[in-house]
Formats: sequence, C-alpha cells, structure tokens
Amino acid sequence: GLPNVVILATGGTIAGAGAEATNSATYQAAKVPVDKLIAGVPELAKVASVRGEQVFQIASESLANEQLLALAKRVAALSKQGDVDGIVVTHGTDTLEETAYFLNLVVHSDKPIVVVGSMRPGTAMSADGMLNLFNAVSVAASQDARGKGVLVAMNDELNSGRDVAKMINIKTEAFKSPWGPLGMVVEGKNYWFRLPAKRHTVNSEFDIDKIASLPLVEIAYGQGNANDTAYRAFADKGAKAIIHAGTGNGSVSNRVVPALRELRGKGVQIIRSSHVNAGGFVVRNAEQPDDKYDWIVAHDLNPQKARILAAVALTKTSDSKELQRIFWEY
Ligand SMILES: NC(=O)CC[C@H](N)C(=O)O
Repeated sequence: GLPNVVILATGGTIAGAGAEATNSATYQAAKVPVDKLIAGVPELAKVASVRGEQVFQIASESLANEQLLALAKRVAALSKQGDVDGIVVTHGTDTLEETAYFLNLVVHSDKPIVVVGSMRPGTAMSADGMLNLFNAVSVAASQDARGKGVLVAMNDELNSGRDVAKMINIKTEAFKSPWGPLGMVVEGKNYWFRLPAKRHTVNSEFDIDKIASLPLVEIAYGQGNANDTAYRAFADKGAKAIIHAGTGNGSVSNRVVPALRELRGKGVQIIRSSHVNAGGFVVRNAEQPDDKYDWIVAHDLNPQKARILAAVALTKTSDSKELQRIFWEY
C-alpha cells in the first residue's frame, strides 16, 4: 500500500475562510477542520494513506510555549509508531518558522516531518493551500525526504525548518531561507540540491520527551533612539535570556549597553541577533566585545528563531560558553 501520513492541523490561513472569493487578505484564520481540508484535496489519496488530527485551531500569532510543547510531543509520539511513515503539520504562517525550528531541534526521528501553511484562505481565488498541502503530503510520504530535518513546503520550495523565514506577508512566495532552498517539489516528485549542515532531529542533544516546560526568553528591538526600558522590564518579569533584535551586525545602542552589562551581571543571558530583512549574520566580538561582556551571538538566526534555540538550550545549561557552542552548532 501507500505510505501512511498523519496530518496534524493547528489552524492558520490554510484553514482560513473569507466572505468572498476576492478576499485574499481579509478573512478569518483557523476555521476549517482538518477532515474538510483533507476532503478538499482528493489527490492526496494518490500519494499517501492520510488521516488527520485536529491538535488546535488557532491563528499562529497566538501560539504559546504550552502549545508548542504539546504539538512537538504529539509529533514525537507519532514518529515512533510503526504505522506512521511521515507527518505533516498545517500551521499559520506567522510563527511557522518558529515551530518548524523547534521541531527540528527536539524531535528524534528521521521520518519526514513537513510543516506547511498558505498565504491565501481556501475560499480565495488562486488559493495556495491546496497545492501546498498536496506537496507537503507527497514529501512526507517519500523515502528521499528522510533524515533531512524538519522541512517547510511552501510555494513548491522545500526549505530547512532551521533557517526558513517569512520574508514577506502579501505574496504567496513568502518563505525563503537566506541560504537557499534544499530542493523543489514538482508534481509529487522531490528534486534535492543541498543538505542542512547544522545539527537536527536524530543528531540533536535535545529531546522533547525530556522537556516539560520552556524558560522565559524575550526579544527587545534595536532601532534609532533605542532605550533600555524593555530589557529591564523583561528581566524584572523573570526572563532567563533576552534576545537583542539588533540593527546590522547585532549592534547595540550606547544607551542600551550599560543595562545589558548590568543584567548579565545578574545572570540574564544576553544574546545578540539581527533584524535586518534578508537575514542577519552576527559575528562574535564584532560591534561589541562579547568575550569581555560574556554575551552570546545568535549566528545567523533571526530574533524569533534565536528565542526558540535559547529556550531549548536553557533547559540543559545556563553556561554561556555552552550556550554559544549550541548557537554555532544548531
Ligand atoms: N498566512 C497565515 O497563515 C497568517 C494567518 C494567521 N495570522 C496565522 O499565522 O495563523
């Protein structure tokens, strides 16, 4: 028979519905249940034996750590079942890149795990969810997608869940990795071009089965006229790490540096990332003396992905050198 693929549905625009076919941007996310999504793409039955589970039904900007943990635990449990060959997660696109990276870090499986969303609801003209879902299921059903880490299937591209990000919100070509896609999926066939170099899934030191909760990690933005209010407030609320969503090479305003040094002295981890649009890349000890201040750099991870890795890493260590090693390796 055909490979068995489970679709875990969480909501988003791929499950969205609008009033008119012309409503490509004005609609309600997270309305259509998973069985209806599956029924809407009868061609799925040609590539896999598919069943669905409604894990939640939310817009992904409202996804909290509790849901992230519950979803990853369900993915991990299914991946251990002999009667499951691949898993698809349907997801809102706003935090899809965070969930895909989280699963990539904590689920120990070489079975294909494919995260998918859409930019237009199924009720709109030229809706993209149908083909995205078909592609995701066909990838999850394929042998050659195994061992490549969590994948994101959007707009015919196969990107690594590690570094793919939503780069623009009004186009169907929304998801890009700064380092390029791993491959393409066309008419149910995968075409691979490169492999992820960073540790993931079966080679990860993190395991969702051993993670019960995630520590508080917050993000503060860097811009002209920046001040230290947000950083201090986050520390007061108990943040274990603060991601500096910095300008350029993770640069930090001279009005903010003293607060970050003070907070580091109190035990808060300071992680420099960059919010530049096409993908940041923060070089250690450039812009700021990270060794001297005992700060961490997020490497090429955008601020929201840096939050995910910091939270996962802090479940194992609070040693800043270890944390920096983890930021280089994942
Ligand atoms: N395109 C989308 O999926 C965005 C819808 C919604 N904001 C979400 O992320 O769930």
